Amino acid sequence: MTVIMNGNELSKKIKENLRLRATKLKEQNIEPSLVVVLVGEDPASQVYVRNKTRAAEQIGINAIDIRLPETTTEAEILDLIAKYNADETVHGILVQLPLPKHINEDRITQAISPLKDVDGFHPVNMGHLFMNEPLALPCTPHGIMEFFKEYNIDVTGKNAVVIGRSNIVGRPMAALLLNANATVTVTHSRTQNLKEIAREADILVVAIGRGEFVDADYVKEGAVVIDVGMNRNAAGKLVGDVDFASVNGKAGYLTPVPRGVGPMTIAMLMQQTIEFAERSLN
Ligand SMILES: Nc1nc(=O)c2c([nH]1)NC[C@@H]1CN(c3ccc(C(=O)N[C@@H](CCC(=O)O)C(=O)O)cc3)C=[N+]21
Repeated sequence: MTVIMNGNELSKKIKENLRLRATKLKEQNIEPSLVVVLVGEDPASQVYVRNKTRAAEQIGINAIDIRLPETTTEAEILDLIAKYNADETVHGILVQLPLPKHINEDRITQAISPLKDVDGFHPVNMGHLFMNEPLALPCTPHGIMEFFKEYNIDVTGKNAVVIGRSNIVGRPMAALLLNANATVTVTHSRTQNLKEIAREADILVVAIGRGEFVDADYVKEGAVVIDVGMNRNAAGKLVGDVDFASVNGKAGYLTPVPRGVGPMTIAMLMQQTIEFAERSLN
């Protein structure tokens, strides 16, 4: 029997709690505010950004939604970031990735003040995370740790295997699991014997960006399988990196796509915004 982890339900519960915290902040004359910058017309990015501004509205976070044309220059974005870094009424700044090719993503990420970096992507925040003294946590890995908490999954001493080594998911996920005392293996496109390594995992986090890549052959009976993928299959249907039908029944726990990790990412983004706003009180 596989427990399907419900990201819609858990994210809703978290957002209800955040709404109370937002109300308390407003009683103290702080309106939690998040700037979301979207450059270009990528349809998937538009959906994600809309989900973020909608969640902010539900909670009572002021979302400042900035849409810029594909032709926007790097200097224009850097100017905008500098403006909001200096604006005390703004607690969080997020620039949606990926950015158009003529813009250097690293320069943009590093321009955002680490104290307003709700994504946790700034090298200073990555460093704090790596040293187990985090200031801001990357939202997707953080949301996955919240799943473990909710379903009483103790990762201490467990074999955790992360498939994928991106800066936004794989690497910070490995750091969080290590900080929680798991034994962590990071695998990637050059890994030999991936299937054999994955089958040893008690906790398997899949973030490779290849639709329905991981089937039951990669999964140990009873393992916890977390699917970070967001892909469209040939029929245009949204699918994860895990072949859900194949793994369902073999895994002990499994996240679906949609309604798994995606909504948790957004909930953690909102939580980080509230936390930065609360910090502004001190
Ligand atoms: N600076 C930055 N921060 C991010 O956090 C960030 C980013 N850039 N770039 C892209 C990725 C991806 N991401 C998602 C967020 C929500 C869903 C989400 O809401 N998914 C829904 C379904 C959405 C749909 O229907 O397409 C679900 O899984 O149920 C998905 C993906 C945030 N990212």
